[in-house]
Amino acid sequence: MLLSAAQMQRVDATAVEQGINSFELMCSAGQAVADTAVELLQNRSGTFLVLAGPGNNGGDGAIAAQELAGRGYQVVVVRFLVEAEAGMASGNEAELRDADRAFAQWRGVTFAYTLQQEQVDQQLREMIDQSDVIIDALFGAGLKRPLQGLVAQLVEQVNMACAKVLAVDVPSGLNGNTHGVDGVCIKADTTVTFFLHKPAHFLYPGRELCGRKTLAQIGLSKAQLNPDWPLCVLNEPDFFLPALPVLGQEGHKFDRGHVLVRSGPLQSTGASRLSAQTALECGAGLVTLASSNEALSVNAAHLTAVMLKPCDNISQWQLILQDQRINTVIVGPGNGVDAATRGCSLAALQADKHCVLDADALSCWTNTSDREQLFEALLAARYTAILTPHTGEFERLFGELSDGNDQVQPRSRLHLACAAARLVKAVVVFKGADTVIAAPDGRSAINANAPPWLATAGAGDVLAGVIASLSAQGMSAFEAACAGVWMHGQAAMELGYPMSAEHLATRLPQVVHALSPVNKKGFGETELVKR
Ligand SMILES: NC(=O)C1=CN([C@@H]2O[C@H](COP(=O)(O)OP(=O)(O)OC[C@H]3O[C@@H](n4cnc5c(N)ncnc54)[C@H](OP(=O)(O)O)[C@@H]3O)[C@@H](O)[C@H]2O)[C@@H](O)CC1
Ligand SMILES: [K+]
Repeated sequence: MLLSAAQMQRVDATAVEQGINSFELMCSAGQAVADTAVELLQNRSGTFLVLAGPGNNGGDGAIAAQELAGRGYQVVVVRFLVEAEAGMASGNEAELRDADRAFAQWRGVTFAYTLQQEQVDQQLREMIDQSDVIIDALFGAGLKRPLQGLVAQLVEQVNMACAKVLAVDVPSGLNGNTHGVDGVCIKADTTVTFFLHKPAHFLYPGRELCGRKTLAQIGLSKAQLNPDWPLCVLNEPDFFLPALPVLGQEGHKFDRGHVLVRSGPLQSTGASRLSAQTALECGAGLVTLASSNEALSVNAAHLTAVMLKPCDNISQWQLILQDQRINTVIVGPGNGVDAATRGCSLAALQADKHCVLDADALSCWTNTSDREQLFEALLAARYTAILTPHTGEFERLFGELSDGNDQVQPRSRLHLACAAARLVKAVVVFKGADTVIAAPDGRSAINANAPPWLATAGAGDVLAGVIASLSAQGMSAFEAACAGVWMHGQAAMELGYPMSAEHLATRLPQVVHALSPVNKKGFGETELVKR
């Protein structure tokens, strides 16, 4: 599970209400920071510079400093205070008490600066240049506004320094609620965080700014989580494995679903074939490609196990949709941005099938009334549909969500995907290097296994195919989308660079195979009975 900065602060408060000592949490956090800092030095001797902010993030830094000094390392501590007279004058006494206690335990020298100071001076510059590891304990979950003045300059200096940088909780400047950076931010080599990761660690730009991520347990537990918080997870097999299709010994191909894919016209049939082929190879029992008569021979020349059905107009499409054995439909890949794609998308949504709308089925709603028609059909659909927009498609479809006056500004891809999913009651797979999968009930997952070479022509068609395949085999829309996105990334990782969508489609079955519980059951084994 992932927690926003605000949720993490709530966890902290709940822990205190439940009798957990907050200073002990800070001590555990500081020790974890020290452990990670030592790892960064790689068993060499060296100087640590702790840059400590005015809040508890700074307190973690002070504990780490004492721990490192106790282990014999040379440590320099710089504390940045809200005012010259330490934090106690700031009106944040309760917040600062632990940090002040942490500083009271620090036995070394503290160089104190006020945040109001204008410039990074020569002394500070030299301390940065002479350190081997800089511990960024400036701001964590309590960051409220862009960094300015002295700290902004400081961050720029740190980012230019040769020293390794260890960020405490989050790199300072990364906002744990908006998941974004407004202005400057520390670029860390390693980030150590506590209890649970935050979405900002896995969404861009945070994923890159964090460097390597380590998680430390400091004495918090699930007992401090609010069960009403919507689930947000890192998309990993542990999350979706229990939902993967299970085959019965006497299973029939129809038990594994029948996927219908709408083909593109004669000049653009490849995309839908990629989807269809992937759907079949990832385990769907049957796959049918509905193709115009004009494109039939081209499609036939490339397909073997995927079945073909002629379909020249909406009535023929509707007729095909009446086949009760077809349980899942893909509309969009290579289909064309036109009225026919709109009509076929609406018909699929109205046909009581699991629907994956991709590519042109997301771009064809060019005006407001078109979009309203789609949204109404999505809201009325019997099964939760799956939409797979990349950024351009998302903006065309849900543009107005980006300018909404939500409490959290600016809105991250996670917020946008969740808002869109709620709005249209569909699973939204907001594709990108940090794909977000959001369900209408508020659940969300951030995917982090996709390599950059996955951004290649046709990869989206393959993704639609694997998601539809899993959906056809009985997985719920959200879990099918999560599993499909992860498998897609894993197949690309296994192939390496360079890679084409065709390779991806042929690699995916191996990924499905490796994860599938059916391959661990030993069907077909003969049991030898000794007499
Ligand atoms: N949660 C847990 O379980 C545990 C959490 N722990 C640690 O606590 C950290 C959270 O601590 P925190 O809440 O005190 O916030 P923190 O990030 O130190 O900053 C607040 C201070 O910064 C100031 N300030 C903010 N923005 C600013 C800006 N742009 N420019 C200048 N100033 C700015 C703000 O001032 P204000 O805005 O109130 O005037 C306030 O003084 C968390 O990240 C983790 O490291 C662990 O110890 C143990 C368990
Ligand atoms: K930090």
